[in-house]
Amino acid sequence: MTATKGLEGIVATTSSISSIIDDTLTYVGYNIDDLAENASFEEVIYLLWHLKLPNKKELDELKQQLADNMELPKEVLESFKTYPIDRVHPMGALRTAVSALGLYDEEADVMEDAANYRKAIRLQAKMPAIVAAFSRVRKGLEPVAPRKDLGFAANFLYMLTGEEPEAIAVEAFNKALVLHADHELNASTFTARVCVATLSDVYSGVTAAIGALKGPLHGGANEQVMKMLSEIGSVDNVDAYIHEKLDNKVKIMGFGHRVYRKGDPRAKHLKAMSEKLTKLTGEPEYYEMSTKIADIVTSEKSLPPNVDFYSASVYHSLGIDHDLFTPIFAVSRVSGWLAHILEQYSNNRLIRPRAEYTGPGMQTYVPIENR
Ligand SMILES: CC(=O)SCCNC(=O)CCNC(=O)[C@H](O)C(C)(C)COP(=O)(O)OP(=O)(O)OC[C@H]1O[C@@H](n2cnc3c(N)ncnc32)[C@H](O)[C@@H]1OP(=O)(O)O
Ligand SMILES: O=C([O-])CC(=O)C(=O)O
Repeated sequence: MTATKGLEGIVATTSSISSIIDDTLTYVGYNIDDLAENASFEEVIYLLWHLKLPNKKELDELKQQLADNMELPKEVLESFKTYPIDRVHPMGALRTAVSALGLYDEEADVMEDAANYRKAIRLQAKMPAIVAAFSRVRKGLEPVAPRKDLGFAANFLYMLTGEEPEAIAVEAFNKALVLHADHELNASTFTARVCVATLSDVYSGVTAAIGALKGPLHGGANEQVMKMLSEIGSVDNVDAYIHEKLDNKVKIMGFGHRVYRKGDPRAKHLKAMSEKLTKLTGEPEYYEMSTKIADIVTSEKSLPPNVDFYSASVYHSLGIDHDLFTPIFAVSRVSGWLAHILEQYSNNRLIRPRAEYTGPGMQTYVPIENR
């Protein structure tokens, strides 16, 4: 038995949801470029969960179900006030609140297909409400109730700020949601599948996935990219900052990928949005710094930017607090987690690989007084 570190190149399951072949990403066979330009996030949710694009009636029904399920149980809202709010990271709050949601869902442990689908709707609808409400409560503001007449992207921005967002912000945020929705067997999706393959419940699967997404080698990288841009401060400082990191073998957040070799196809869409939005907000230096960093890291390390790199300046331009970047990733990616959870249940087998043992050989127990 020989281990492959990080399971690189190991094919661990079959899936009909998304694929990465020759650096091309598709959701159910639709190229991500096509979806990013044309689809609403709600259409993508439907696509991932039903493996087909919805017709108008099916889409309207899904939108209605999401709008009807956004409100949070008052116990979950109240519990935010009991968190150590001045130091808790919103990803920790999200993980805890999603776990708590399961306590207030009477169907949490009902394992029938229809009940699992209803839980998927509830979780998809409530995740943005958690992120927005927590963000407000920690600032001493009242949560804003969702509006049934707004779409998913607009509703999130509305719940966050209490103001109806501008069309350009809704368009950009919708595109970011589409781009982050699913990504084959990434670490958090794999985590969700491992969890529910024990026939554990949907809430446990999503809670586990949030924990995996939080790390800076995965979804947590987008917040770290923003931290780096803030530290660098101006285009003139990029060269010295990045070379100092590379010389000291410190990883540059937002670069590299386990699967893509030529580059992450999502990055170009986020790059274009970053250019447009940073200009509009009068902060073009965030885009200029980003492109200069990308030039250096790509030419010197052959590492192209991944999805987390330009999303940082995009979210910053939308006025979103930097520690909400990864929770926002989760608000989108939960659509993919839920698709994979439902797919896992539909054709389940316990996921239990082996470990190559590298510890000592057979030993004889020594009584404590003789050690
Ligand atoms: C949504 C997402 O999850 S996208 C990924 C988000 N994560 C990041 O942006 C964090 C920065 N990137 C990384 O840490 C990595 O590229 C990962 C985790 C994404 C992929 O990692 P792996 O496939 O395991 O590659 P690994 O970490 O082994 O790196 C291979 C080599 O490239 C180097 N490398 C990889 N990424 C980077 C980077 N961002 N900056 C500098 N060097 C890097 C490593 O130091 C290593 O060099 P070595 O062989 O000289 O030791
Ligand atoms: O697939 C991966 O390893 C990470 C990634 O890009 C994602 O989850 O979007």
